[in-house]
Amino acid sequence: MSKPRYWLIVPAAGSGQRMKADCPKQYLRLDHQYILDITLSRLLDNADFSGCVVAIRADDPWWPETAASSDARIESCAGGAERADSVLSALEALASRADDDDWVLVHDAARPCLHPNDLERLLTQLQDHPVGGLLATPVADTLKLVASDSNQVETTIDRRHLWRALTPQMFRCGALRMALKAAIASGYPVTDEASAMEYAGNVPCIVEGRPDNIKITVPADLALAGFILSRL
Ligand SMILES: Nc1ccn([C@@H]2O[C@H](COP(=O)(O)OP(=O)(O)OP(=O)(O)O)[C@@H](O)[C@H]2O)c(=O)n1
Ligand SMILES: C[C@](O)(CO)[C@H](O)COP(=O)(O)O
Repeated sequence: MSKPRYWLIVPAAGSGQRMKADCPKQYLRLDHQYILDITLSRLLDNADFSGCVVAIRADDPWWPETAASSDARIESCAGGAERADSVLSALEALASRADDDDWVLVHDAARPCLHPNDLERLLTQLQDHPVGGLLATPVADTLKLVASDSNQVETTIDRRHLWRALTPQMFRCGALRMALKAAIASGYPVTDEASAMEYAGNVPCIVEGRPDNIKITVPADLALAGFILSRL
């Protein structure tokens, strides 16, 4: 039986509303490089993928200017309204080449600070896992549940068993495609691949990752990401 191959999906079809920039955040630059290009190089230069699909907006005018767009290892596909739709679209773009039992890693375009050691640990720890899993990091702050539409503390949440989900998240191509289809069709709120797999009844495995694998989301994250990258 042939060894499963590894595929990479990078959802990059978001509009970056919370960043409040004049372009989607994946097309902001750090050290003169598009964030999207930085993210892709941190993955493709540190692991052996059989192929990579980047989900971009159908009207994306920046993609042709990226280094990725002229990289033979990378193809683009049209993303969707939500992140889960973009990931499903990329999985469907892979379906003719990837076997159902092949592994697929899904990593946010907005997470350029992934450390190679975390990528290696995810691949190694999950290579024989029956389901797959995700990089995550323990919650380090005290968490407050706030009453809706107010700034009043309702209660303090016990954080001892709470983890922040990161990416990459790594699952079998066929299982993830089916889980995403079912979760999206049911209207279940899918904010990461693991939640779709859980919805389908699977138990993903947590692999501890570095807390500096940040998702660039709001303006303050940009300088922080630049500092982290300068020290990786
Ligand atoms: N319809 C969407 C929405 C998001 N993403 C991607 O999913 C990743 C994580 O999503 P998020 O940080 O929420 O990005 P945005 O949706 O762009 O941000 P915002 O919610 O602030 O608009 C990003 O790389 C983003 O490009 C995507 O491919 N397709
Ligand atoms: C996938 C993710 O980065 C894991 O924390 C997160 O769920 C993405 O959420 P977003 O609202 O699409 O940024």
